[in-house]
Amino acid sequence: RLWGSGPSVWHKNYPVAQGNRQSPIDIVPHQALHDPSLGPVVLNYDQCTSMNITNNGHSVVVQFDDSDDRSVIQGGPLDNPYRLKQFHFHWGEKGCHGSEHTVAGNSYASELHLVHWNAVKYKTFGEAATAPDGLAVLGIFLEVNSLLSVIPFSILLVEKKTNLKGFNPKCLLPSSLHYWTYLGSLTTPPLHESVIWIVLREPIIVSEKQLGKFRMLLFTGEEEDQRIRMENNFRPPQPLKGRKVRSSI
Ligand SMILES: NS(=O)(=O)c1ccc(Cc2ccc([N+](=O)[O-])cc2)cc1
Ligand SMILES: [Zn+2]
Repeated sequence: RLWGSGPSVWHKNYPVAQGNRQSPIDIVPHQALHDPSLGPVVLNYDQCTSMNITNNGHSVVVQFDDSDDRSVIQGGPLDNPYRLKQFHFHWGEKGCHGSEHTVAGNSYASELHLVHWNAVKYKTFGEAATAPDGLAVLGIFLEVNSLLSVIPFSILLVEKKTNLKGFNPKCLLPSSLHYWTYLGSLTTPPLHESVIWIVLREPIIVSEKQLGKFRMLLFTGEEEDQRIRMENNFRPPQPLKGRKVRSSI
């Protein structure tokens, strides 16, 4: 509703939706090029300062203080450190669909995006978001295993912007940082082709209960009568248009 009636009509207001480096994509592991020059991705989140968590009606977003280089991602395909700005999730109303990237045609229940920007080359996030090497998004799949609920984070029932201090996203990472990387775009309007995507192969495991809380999040608008319909807030895979996906390790 926010962007018209979803991904199929975005190209009317955002012609770049039919561009040559759109995201997400279907990642086919055996067709990815193993690139030995790709080093490990390094995450320095220890000094991170989360600021607030917001339910913006179609996702839940945790914002960070990006006024200095205290939380950065570097290495891998990146030429310099990129500053953590926010993270958010995509999910569906049914368990097995909800991720944006798919792996050999298979989707996961949800996908976490840690959004970073190139503060070495650009002055603001907004400026970086329109540059071809402006953003780096780390994508992490969430797999539902109703038997366990292994990650400690609990999804807060966020009605509106709520203070959230000292949440370190390191607890959301899987054990292996093996990744695929390719040049793509934002997966929601304005769909700028400014993202270097780094998608981890190993998913993190969440319980059905934790995922259920996501769905509940979307039913609690600011005012009770503004019940926000839960939208499937994931864009389907887009054409590769000749791009190569590289794999690490
Ligand atoms: N899903 S995703 O590709 O990781 C993604 C990450 C961040 C954003 C938020 C956003 C990023 C940039 C702009 N802009 O430049 O106008 C507006 C909104 C939108 C989408
Ligand atoms: Zn996203």
